[in-house]
Amino acid sequence: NRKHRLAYDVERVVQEHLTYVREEISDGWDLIHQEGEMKVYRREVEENGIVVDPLKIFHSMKGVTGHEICQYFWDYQYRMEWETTLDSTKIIEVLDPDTVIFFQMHKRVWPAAQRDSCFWSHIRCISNSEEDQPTWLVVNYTTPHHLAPIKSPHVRLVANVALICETIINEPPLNIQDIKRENIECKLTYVAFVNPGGWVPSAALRSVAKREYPRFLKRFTSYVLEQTRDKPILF
Ligand SMILES: CCCc1ccc(-c2ccc(S(=O)(=O)CCO)cc2)cc1[C@H]1C[C@H]1c1ccccn1
Repeated sequence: NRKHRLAYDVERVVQEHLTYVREEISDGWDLIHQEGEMKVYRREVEENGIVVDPLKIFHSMKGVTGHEICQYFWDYQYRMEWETTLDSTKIIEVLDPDTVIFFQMHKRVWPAAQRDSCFWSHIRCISNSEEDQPTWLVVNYTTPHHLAPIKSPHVRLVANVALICETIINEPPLNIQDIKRENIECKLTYVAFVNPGGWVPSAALRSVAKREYPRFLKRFTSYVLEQTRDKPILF
């Protein structure tokens, strides 16, 4: 299929995430929150006095596939159902069936100015050796766009976010159509490199991030479990 103008950027950023997702949690990452299967790690990084702490969250949940998790994360039509930190979201360009450009207004995080974001969002299935289930991923990566002008007093976020999911089938029955939701499990890694795009008090931003990321991932995964409960499994 014809490549679009951002195809190289998409390829480069996807490959970068695939390289780093396997990287073990080395020193320098602090476990800042643990809740059930969810483990939230953060590195404290500042660029010109602005907190740009990378976040890495590992989570696993039974009853859903990586494809389902990525589909609900990528597809804009569900976004306002699980995303409680947004005032609005809209697609401003479709680059190909798996790559769109979003413009989002984020809810104001007092005392910071209101943030908006414009990023391409790409969903992909990486089928590894045939016996395992494929890996599904979504990458959200900031990009400028003429339909998303930066207008004061809003501050443009710079975000590089990836959701990478593996699907595990426990005690696989003989034929795939007999698999039930209690036999499947999704192991996900969520990484977020977010630069707030302008100065925010370090302590305030760190406490908001520490509270908001686990909350948002918990809310998102619960939403997908509830939406897929009675639906046929999407592998
Ligand atoms: C002043 C900047 C605040 C702030 C703005 C935005 C985001 C953020 C951007 C993107 C994504 S996503 O996963 O790509 C889903 C797309 O909607 C999640 C979160 C994070 C923060 C930081 C504060 C943390 C936070 C985390 C989660 C939700 C809200 N806030």
